[in-house]
Amino acid sequence: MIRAYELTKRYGDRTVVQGLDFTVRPGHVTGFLGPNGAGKSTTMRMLLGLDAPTRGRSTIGGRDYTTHPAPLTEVGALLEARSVHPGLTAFHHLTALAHTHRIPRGRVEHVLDLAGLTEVADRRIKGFSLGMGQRLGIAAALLGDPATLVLDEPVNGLDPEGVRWIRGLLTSLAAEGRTVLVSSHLMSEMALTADHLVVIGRGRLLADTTVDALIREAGGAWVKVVTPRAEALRTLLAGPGVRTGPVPDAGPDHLAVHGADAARIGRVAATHAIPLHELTPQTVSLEQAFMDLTRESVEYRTPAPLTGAPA
Ligand SMILES: Nc1ncnc2c1ncn2[C@@H]1O[C@H](COP(=O)(O)OP(=O)(O)OP(=O)(O)O)[C@@H](O)[C@H]1O
Repeated sequence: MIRAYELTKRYGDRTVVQGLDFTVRPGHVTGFLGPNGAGKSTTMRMLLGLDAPTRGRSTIGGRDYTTHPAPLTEVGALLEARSVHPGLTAFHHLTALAHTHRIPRGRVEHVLDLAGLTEVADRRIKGFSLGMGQRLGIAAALLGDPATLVLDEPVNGLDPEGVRWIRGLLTSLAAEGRTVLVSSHLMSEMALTADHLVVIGRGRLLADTTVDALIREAGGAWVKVVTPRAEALRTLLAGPGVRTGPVPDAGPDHLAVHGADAARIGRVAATHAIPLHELTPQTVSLEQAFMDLTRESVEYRTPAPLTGAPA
């Protein structure tokens, strides 16, 4: 289990992580999300003792990371900036790591295999692609068979097969009872991989919740209905827990219905001979829920696309 207590980091007069309190439980993949510059990497570095908090503290497995006698066998980490000797081969890099942490040599072959690197194990790391480098970083994180994994953007640079591999790997590591904290900007991927989420913005905690709850709070499931008798259907559906309204940027024949599923809407329409041109269940994506939650916390915003030719 990872615990952060009032974790705070100041650089000069800028507070980049502010009073973060959260718990990452074993047996789940926890997604660590936030817009660019939100403080995710800084927080991860503090969890791993690579940056000292200005205030607050954190524990992994009940103790300060730096007090673990053999950290690699407790916590496997992948951070954005890796210090890997480019002249070494993947095999020698992992063997050296294993040696300094008294990890059996057999683990090197095992993690090379797990990361799909067996065939390139004798190549120098300097010739590795971004994706191969990521795989090597993940192999190193798994080397000590740790109970906790802290991975910063592990899918960065991976091809679709690699992304799918990471998804399966993280899910199975959590199913084995390990604690898995993973940061990512790929919301569609997080929706498939994570069950718990810690979301931060401008260094502050915005949500500590499940993927399902975040999506539900953002509007959850609704049904798009298109009918020439929208007003009549709206009146018939009215009742406790049912909310109907217009569909943004659509005509008056479109209805957005919350609180009644497609089957119920279809039954009401059929009973009253109301023709339906469309009846489509919709869900808010994790991406949309994330954008809604972090709207006020985005520091680096993309300008609106230019429209029309310059004068
Ligand atoms: N060593 C440092 N000195 C000064 N400021 C820093 C330092 N490291 C990070 N920062 C600042 O802290 C803020 C948070 O950075 P951090 O890298 O933790 O964010 P992040 O959420 O990981 O961002 P991204 O999603 O872009 O990787 C940024 O504004 C960054 O410029």
